[in-house]
Amino acid sequence: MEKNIFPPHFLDSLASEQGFEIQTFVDAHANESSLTSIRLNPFKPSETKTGQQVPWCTDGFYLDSRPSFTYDPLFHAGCYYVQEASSMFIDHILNTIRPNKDEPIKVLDLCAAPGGKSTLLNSALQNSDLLVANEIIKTRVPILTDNLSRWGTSNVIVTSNDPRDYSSLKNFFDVVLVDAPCSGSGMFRKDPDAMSEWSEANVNLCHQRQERILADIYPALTEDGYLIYSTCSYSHQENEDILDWLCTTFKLETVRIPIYKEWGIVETQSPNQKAWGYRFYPGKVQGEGLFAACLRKRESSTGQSNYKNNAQQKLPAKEMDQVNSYLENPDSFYLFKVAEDWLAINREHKESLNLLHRHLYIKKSGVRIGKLAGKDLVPDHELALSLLINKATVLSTPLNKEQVIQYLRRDNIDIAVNDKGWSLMTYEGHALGWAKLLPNRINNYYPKEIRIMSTLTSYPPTP
Ligand SMILES: C[S@@+](CC[C@H](N)C(=O)[O-])C[C@H]1O[C@@H](n2cnc3c(N)ncnc32)[C@H](O)[C@@H]1O
Repeated sequence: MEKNIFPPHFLDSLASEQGFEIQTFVDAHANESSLTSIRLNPFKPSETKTGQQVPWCTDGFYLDSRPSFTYDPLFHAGCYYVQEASSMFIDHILNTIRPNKDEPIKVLDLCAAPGGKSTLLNSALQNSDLLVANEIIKTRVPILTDNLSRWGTSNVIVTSNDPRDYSSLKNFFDVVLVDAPCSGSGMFRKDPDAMSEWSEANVNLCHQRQERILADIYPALTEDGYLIYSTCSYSHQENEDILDWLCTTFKLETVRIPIYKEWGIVETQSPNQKAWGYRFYPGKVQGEGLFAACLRKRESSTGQSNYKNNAQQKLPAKEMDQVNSYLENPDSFYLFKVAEDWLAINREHKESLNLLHRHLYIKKSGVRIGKLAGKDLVPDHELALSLLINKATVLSTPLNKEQVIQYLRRDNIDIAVNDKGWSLMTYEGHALGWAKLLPNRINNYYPKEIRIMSTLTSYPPTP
């Protein structure tokens, strides 16, 4: 790649950025293809093949080649997420600010779709912690909810709101991640098309939008809570300048994150407030471009949200028994209904859910269990992928790889079964979804919207 392949003024605009070395940067874009990395789901241990570990993330691994994820059953079962390695640094920040997990926390991922960092945050949390993942753009919400459902946990709420809607939730979240919309230069190697959209004017527009988002969300952060800020851009206007603005506008103090020299990450300081930031340059790190920083709030925002509970929903006991029969540990869940659907969330989060419900548009809360059709509970796809299902009592049909592909394509499945009723379709012990076993056929209930569409001409597929 030649220098002039980059957008006009782009390289010049980076010349004075801390740690930027033009030749290393240009060579990395010319000679190295972007790396493939995955992050394993700690709640769904599997036989997924991995290569070298990503140094700043325990569950992160580079792959030696890019396999066909579409045809890997373990991908669909939520055993791992395909994520760019630099992004996984958020895991290291979270471990630094929360070395032990004594007190439950509430975490907000404000700009969350498609859910890479939400699943990463979720991995580091326990059931007693709450994760709220928000995505303002409605059309991007389904991919976010799908990815979080695949992760399997029941301590997650997804909302679709403008950040300003959160300003009424004063002092609510212990950690807020703002992975801000940005000019995207850090992704040039992965997505060369992003180059055509880059301009200095757009960098400035992004800067303004980033300030607006941060100002809107600040009141929702609790006193002594942590704000993690990240972009996939190299421009100081979107990074160190934002840190300076945050520290002068709000009562926020910088948090220094320990890093090892051999990781290749560049530690920077904002020009005025000397706030610490962490820059990832391809060529120096094994990953794409990223900026990340962490700040701590040292005041309480004025005004209190009303934390009182909503009136209790009256629930039909017979239906409740049906629902409970699918759960491994029914007592640890708060069950509720939204229209005809039954849902379950960890008991600890009942009040938070009710509060969020009054302020925000909720798109997913906990795990959708299913709905009653006559006496039969029609189990939901979310339940199949969840960790709360009672695998000892629910039927399970193991499939081989070829049958999995038939199942994921929503085709007929070539398999003889003796059992009758709802059954999980599994691969190496991991559930992929539901099918109904009938005396002479199997009804495939894999959701239409996410079925594999491409045609396989041979099996196994060529990557
Ligand atoms: C960098 S992406 C987030 C990537 C995500 N955190 C992940 O790791 O998968 C930024 C997100 O911010 C959303 N966004 C765009 N404009 C926004 C705004 N004004 N306020 C909040 N979020 C916005 C975008 O739709 C996008 O999903």
